[in-house]
Amino acid sequence: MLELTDIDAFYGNSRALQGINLMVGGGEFLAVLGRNGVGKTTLMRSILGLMDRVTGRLSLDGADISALRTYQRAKAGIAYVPQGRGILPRFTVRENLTLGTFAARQANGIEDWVLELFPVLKEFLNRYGGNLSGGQQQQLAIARALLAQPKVILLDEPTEGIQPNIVEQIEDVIVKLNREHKITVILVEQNVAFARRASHRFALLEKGRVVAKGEIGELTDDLIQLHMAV
Ligand SMILES: Nc1ncnc2c1ncn2[C@@H]1O[C@H](COP(=O)(O)OP(=O)(O)OP(=O)(O)O)[C@@H](O)[C@H]1O
Repeated sequence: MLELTDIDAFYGNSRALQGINLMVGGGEFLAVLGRNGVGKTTLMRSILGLMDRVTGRLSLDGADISALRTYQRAKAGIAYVPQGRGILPRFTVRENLTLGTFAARQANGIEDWVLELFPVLKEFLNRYGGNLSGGQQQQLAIARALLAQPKVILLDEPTEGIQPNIVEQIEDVIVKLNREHKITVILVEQNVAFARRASHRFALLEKGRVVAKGEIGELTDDLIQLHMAV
């Protein structure tokens, strides 16, 4: 279980998150929603320990991880698929994947089950990351995160800017990770239809605060209109 208590996060003196309280149970799927610039990516970065300054408490399975460095949080079981994917273009697919294995608790190399989720990666193991399409790079970023053997995976707009024929494939894999592999998922998403299909619970952000949260069935069209319409 991942628990955020009274989290504030800062860029220099500017407070980007204020008083965030959220709980994500083991095996749960949480969608983090909101317009551009409300603090969704900052929230992911705070969980990972990538911000200048964060106050409040963050715990994973009861252990306080607020003081841990990013690589220690990765070892503790938190993986991140950033917006923009973060693929190393001059590294091959195999090398990008190997990077993920370094954060694993048990050294296991490039596990077969991960390649089976993404057959295209198996085919292109020796290709440069930079020569893959956007959708293939996204699959690589997810596979790399999975090789760290996470308990919790954070996905920041994983289908943004991806060809429609691959979007559905990626969405299905994300649902499968949660439902079959029991990985806890925190998904930042603008696509409400996918959030509704995939998640158990939601949190809506506005100006760095959680303004609504609950079971996904409680995410009404009125809430979406109020907090997501541009
Ligand atoms: N490196 C930075 N330095 C200073 N302020 C920043 C920085 N990155 C983001 N911010 C500010 O923090 C606030 C939250 O940004 P954040 O990127 O978390 O929003 P977001 O909801 O993820 O938006 P998007 O969907 O566009 O990624 C915004 O006001 C943004 O301008």
